[in-house]
Amino acid sequence: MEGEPVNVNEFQELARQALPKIYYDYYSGGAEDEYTLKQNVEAFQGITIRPRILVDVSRIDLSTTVLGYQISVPILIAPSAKHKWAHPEGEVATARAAALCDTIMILSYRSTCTIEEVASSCNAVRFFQCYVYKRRDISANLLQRAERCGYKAIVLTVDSPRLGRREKDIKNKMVNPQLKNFEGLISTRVSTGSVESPSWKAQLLGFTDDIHVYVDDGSKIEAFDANTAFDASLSWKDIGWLRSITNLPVLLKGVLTHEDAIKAVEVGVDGIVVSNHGARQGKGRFYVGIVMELALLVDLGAPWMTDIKATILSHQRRFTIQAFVISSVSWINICFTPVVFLACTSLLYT
Ligand SMILES: Cc1cc2nc3c(=O)[nH]c(=O)nc-3n(C[C@H](O)[C@H](O)[C@H](O)COP(=O)(O)O)c2cc1C
Repeated sequence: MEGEPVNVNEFQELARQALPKIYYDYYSGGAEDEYTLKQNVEAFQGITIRPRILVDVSRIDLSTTVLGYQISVPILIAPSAKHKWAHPEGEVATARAAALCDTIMILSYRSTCTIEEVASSCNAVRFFQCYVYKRRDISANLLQRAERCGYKAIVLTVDSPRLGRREKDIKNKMVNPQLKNFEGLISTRVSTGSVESPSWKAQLLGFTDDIHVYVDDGSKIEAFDANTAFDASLSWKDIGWLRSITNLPVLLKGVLTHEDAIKAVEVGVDGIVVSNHGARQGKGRFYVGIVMELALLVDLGAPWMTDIKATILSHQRRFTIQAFVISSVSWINICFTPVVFLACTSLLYT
């Protein structure tokens, strides 16, 4: 690449060159044969703008509010795991970037910095993303710590009764490190093999001991989440349980149909994030389809939608698209620049 990178694709290429393959593949990969990932990118590229001319745009204001919090642009940082694999400061640096850009960071439960470290690192408005675990005390512990540390909402990811089958991770023999958020609660380290020294690139980036690459007979991330962590029996009734352990607003992440959007309204959540998890979970539909579906639902009121619309209105609620949620943080960290990687975005409705 000649000169300074000028667009997000070039930043991604720099990331590919800078990172050990195992980490780059983890960040950029999708589930199975990556067909959905390809579709995500194509659908995104297929979006065109219908420009109107001769409108005074000398002063534009992109600021908005999400759950009452004022942000400078309708873009949030999506929860993504293990930022220290991209930068030694990990999620703390991402939180600083969020504060600098005057937007909201959603911290992943799978972060390499703790809930507390991120909270004390800056004054960005933060939400906390979580799953419901088989051991409910673990979810309760994480959520209550987040609430104590001033996180402003819980984002419950609901598209992962088990982790997507990520073929690159399997080939790379990716395994889980001990995640600091879970210390004293449960071991997240999964490895049956011996420890290999980090590659020279990993050392150069200052990776710490606890994120070594393990030699193993296959990826164990999936096994850990399926057997130990995620509660695959999770259902709508459990939203009540969630409400009983936290006073924070609850957003559901991973909604992909209008039926589920309506259910979300019925159980009283505070917002939904329309997302197919960046194609990391399986063959989920791309969000453009669901956005159209929800737009119909709330705005156009097509005749066959009458009942559905009535349901929503009866709950005195309207969904409005509130923000894009972008999982670009790794690239920000690598490049030390507030440029974001726009290839996959979620939409937040409240
Ligand atoms: C490296 C990486 C790690 C991710 N980790 C999480 C996570 O821990 N929790 C979560 O809810 N989503 C996670 N995501 C998904 C993102 O939050 C986001 O949904 C996705 O990247 C954007 O795709 P979408 O437009 O389908 O939402 C991760 C995505 C990436 C790329």
